[in-house]
Amino acid sequence: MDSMREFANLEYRGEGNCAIVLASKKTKQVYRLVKCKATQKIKKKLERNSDCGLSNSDAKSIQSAIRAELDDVISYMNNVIKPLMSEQYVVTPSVTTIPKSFGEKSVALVSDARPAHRRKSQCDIVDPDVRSALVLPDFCFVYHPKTQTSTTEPILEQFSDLSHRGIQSGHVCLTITDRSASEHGSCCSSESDSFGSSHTDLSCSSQRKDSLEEEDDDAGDEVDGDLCVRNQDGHFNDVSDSQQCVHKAHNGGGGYVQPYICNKASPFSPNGYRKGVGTDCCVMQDRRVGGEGFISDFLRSPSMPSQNDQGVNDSQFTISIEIKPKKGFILRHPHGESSGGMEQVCRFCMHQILKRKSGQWPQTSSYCPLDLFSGNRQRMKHALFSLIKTPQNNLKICRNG
Ligand SMILES: O=P(O)(O)O[C@@H]1[C@@H](OP(=O)(O)O)[C@H](OP(=O)(O)O)[C@H](O)[C@H](OP(=O)(O)O)[C@H]1OP(=O)(O)O
Ligand SMILES: Nc1ncnc2c1ncn2[C@@H]1O[C@H](COP(=O)(O)OP(=O)(O)OP(=O)(O)O)[C@@H](O)[C@H]1O
Repeated sequence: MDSMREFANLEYRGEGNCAIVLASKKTKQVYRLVKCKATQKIKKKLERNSDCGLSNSDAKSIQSAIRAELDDVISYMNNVIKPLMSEQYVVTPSVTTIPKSFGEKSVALVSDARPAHRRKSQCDIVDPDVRSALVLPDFCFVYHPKTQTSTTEPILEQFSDLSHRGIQSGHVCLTITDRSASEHGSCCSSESDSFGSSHTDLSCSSQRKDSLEEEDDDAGDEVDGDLCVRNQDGHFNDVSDSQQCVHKAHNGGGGYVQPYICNKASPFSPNGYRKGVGTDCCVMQDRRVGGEGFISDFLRSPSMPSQNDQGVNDSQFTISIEIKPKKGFILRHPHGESSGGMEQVCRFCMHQILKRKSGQWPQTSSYCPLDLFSGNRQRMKHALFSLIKTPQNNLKICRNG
């Protein structure tokens, strides 16, 4: 690691409270770097145990505990997620040792791409003492096992023994990111298609039933076509075009949407999505959700070609779609006691009210994870439309990462 050029090859992919994820363009692998927030949690746990004489909380013990946490992620993928989702769709990450200051330096270089609220917070710093990171394929691209294992760049040589099993889905990479997505299936509403009786106002917007009917009348199966991107057929407009289009949709009476194409030319909102100014999603509003609609227009328009890193026109690109579905079940009171009418409300919908009040999001979303996991076509469509309308950090669409 003697040259900053190697760091410069890394691109920002995203982050949560515990990790920041950077991708190598060359190998199409990502590094999930541990943040201070994650270390602090582990430290607290060790301190509690140490008070009871169960463990040490010195620096060395903290480092081994972090390593153990990363190993737990792998074990969780292998022993819980793989049996649930099948081997075909799950990639096992590997843990690798990263060089000293790798995290700080590489994150500094992608700083502009990070949401503002993450850049300011001390908890969101990559922990400089942690020398382990998870390595995964970059799910913003379709996984090609042969190419990826053979093009390991010097900085990544140590990672070349990854055991890959990729998610391949033609031209669209779909990533679901939530460890707690759908453990118990649907229970927020009744089994019937009628919503009125089983949802409180809190759980979903009062227009929920109406909007479901509208979507169903209007949409047919078109949404499937809209979301299935064919590289040969369609081109995306460039960033400025997309923003103009969506502004038009917004002014035309559509719901809140603030799109960003997640690429180098237009990194995430400079204002950060938590302040209600933008989102870290690239979302093009569709006509069925209230604006003039542009997903299909984008895909069909003979737009300006984009350029790749070498400045060559790049008409072949990959669209990736990430959904963070959140918990698809309702937590019941352990003794079956009443929760003051909250039995029908899922955690996500309750948190929506809280997050709007606290200013984290400018409006509540009509998305409900129980719809997405309901198995009911109409409700599942409603969930997808709601994600498009109010993506927050639950939907992210990127072009070429
Ligand atoms: O509580 P929620 O629903 O806001 O979920 C938190 C997530 O918020 P978001 O999905 O952005 O709304 C939050 O996500 P972000 O890091 O903000 O992307 C974390 O996953 C958090 O877990 P932890 O406390 O860091 O272990 C999550 O907290 P827990 O679900 O672990 O309590
Ligand atoms: N393999 C991958 N390929 C491409 N992007 C990825 C990959 N893994 C993670 N990301 C991006 O990085 C983001 C943060 O990753 P991750 O969810 O692992 O972090 P986290 O801190 O654990 O998040 P949270 O606190 O929400 O649980 C993801 O939402 C996704 O956008």
